[in-house]
Amino acid sequence: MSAQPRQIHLNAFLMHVGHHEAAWRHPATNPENDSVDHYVGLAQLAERGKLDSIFLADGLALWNNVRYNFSGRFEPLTLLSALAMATSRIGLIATVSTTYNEPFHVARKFASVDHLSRGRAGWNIVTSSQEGEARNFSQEKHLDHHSRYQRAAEFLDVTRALWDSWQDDALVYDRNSGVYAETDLIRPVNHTGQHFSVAGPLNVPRSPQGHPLLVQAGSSEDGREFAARYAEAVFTAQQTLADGQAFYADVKNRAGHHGRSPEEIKILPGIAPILGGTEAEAKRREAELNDLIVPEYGLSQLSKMVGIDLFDHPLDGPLPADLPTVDDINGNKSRFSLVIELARRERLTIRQLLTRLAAGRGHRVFTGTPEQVADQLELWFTSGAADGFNVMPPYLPGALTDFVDQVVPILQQRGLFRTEYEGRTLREHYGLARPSARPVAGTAVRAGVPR
Ligand SMILES: Cc1cc2nc3c(=O)[nH]c(=O)nc-3n(C[C@H](O)[C@H](O)[C@H](O)COP(=O)(O)O)c2cc1C
Repeated sequence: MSAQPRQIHLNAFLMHVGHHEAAWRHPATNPENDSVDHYVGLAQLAERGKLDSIFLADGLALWNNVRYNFSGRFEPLTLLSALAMATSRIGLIATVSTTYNEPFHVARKFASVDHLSRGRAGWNIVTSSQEGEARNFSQEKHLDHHSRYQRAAEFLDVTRALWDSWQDDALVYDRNSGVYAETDLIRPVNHTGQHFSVAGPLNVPRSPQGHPLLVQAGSSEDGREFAARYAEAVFTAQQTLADGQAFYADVKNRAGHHGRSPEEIKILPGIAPILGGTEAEAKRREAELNDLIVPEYGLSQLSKMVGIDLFDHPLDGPLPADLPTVDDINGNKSRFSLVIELARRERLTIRQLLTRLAAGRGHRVFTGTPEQVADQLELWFTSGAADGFNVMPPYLPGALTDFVDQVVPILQQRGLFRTEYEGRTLREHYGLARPSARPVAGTAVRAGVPR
């Protein structure tokens, strides 16, 4: 019997009424519907398509120019808890920042969602990139880029130790002896480091997956190094196949330097699919959305990405020559590089660049028939650029419905995507092992407790 061919992994990145910045103005969407029912519908739709997971982004300040767009009202872990009750198989990934949280809180919340969902929780680990976020946490300035990743590394060391502070079989419920938990199997973590001092153990028993799936989405030098060390899935924006291949090879290679095998880390570039029955129809749909763009919105987003105010520059001219360099950027370094390279490679005016970024903010937009989109996914998957994709529907629910009903069946016919869920947990969907609870050195919790 031949082994099952390598399978594509698919995550649905859900954002209110879609990733296109003008989707809320399009008649196919209903922005007034920002209720839990809207998200339940989207999660169930993705589950009907047998997708590996859904994913919710998050920022800790008003991120964008809310006069022209606002992308949803819920804190992601709260919303995922509700979605856990409305779904049974699909993985549930939420963004949580390591810069403005404490490891104990985060370890506890993810262990709880993992219990609630019976093993379907995933954490998109971000370091936060906006100056405004600092000002909501009693700080005037954002920590610098490198220090944010250093803090993130220590944060992960602590959260992983907390999840491992309970062995799997610590709860014994021995009614005869009156012993509820075997305290030899629950250990403190006693961490003292540069950023955190945490005694532990966690106050939640070990969860179904042991650790939630660890996802990461920064692609700068520091971001890649962090991903290679900790991440099990990586979201990334890549414009060209060649860039996608280089990123894929680089992260897998770096993972090897940390003693990990390439299969232990799944690379998922973002794609914003705009589908039509014919290529012309898909292009018409894309044009309809782009015609609704408000340039002021795109300009404020682009100004943040490139690190200077672009409002005084002519829309029909190129980006100014005197832009900052990547070293000057303290926010999202990889997106800065991607946008500048895209504009220069294709000699785009600012107006053209705004249109190119409107649907996917720098993620690749695939516009075409379901076959053409499936061909592109297969090409990226088979030529060393992707283990799967972070699907970013430009308008919701329509573009996700089209993807599930039209692209997924083609991938299934080609033997590239599951027709049924085989596993129960998110780790199983991604083909990743459940980490064993490393026995923690140190004294069991009962020491010092009067008996
Ligand atoms: C698909 C994707 C989703 C992201 N979602 C978030 C998010 O929800 N919140 C956030 O603060 N950053 C988010 N980011 C940004 C990254 O986590 C990271 O902070 C950013 O890319 C800067 O890191 P870098 O300079 O290492 O690239 C996302 C990035 C990608 C590619």
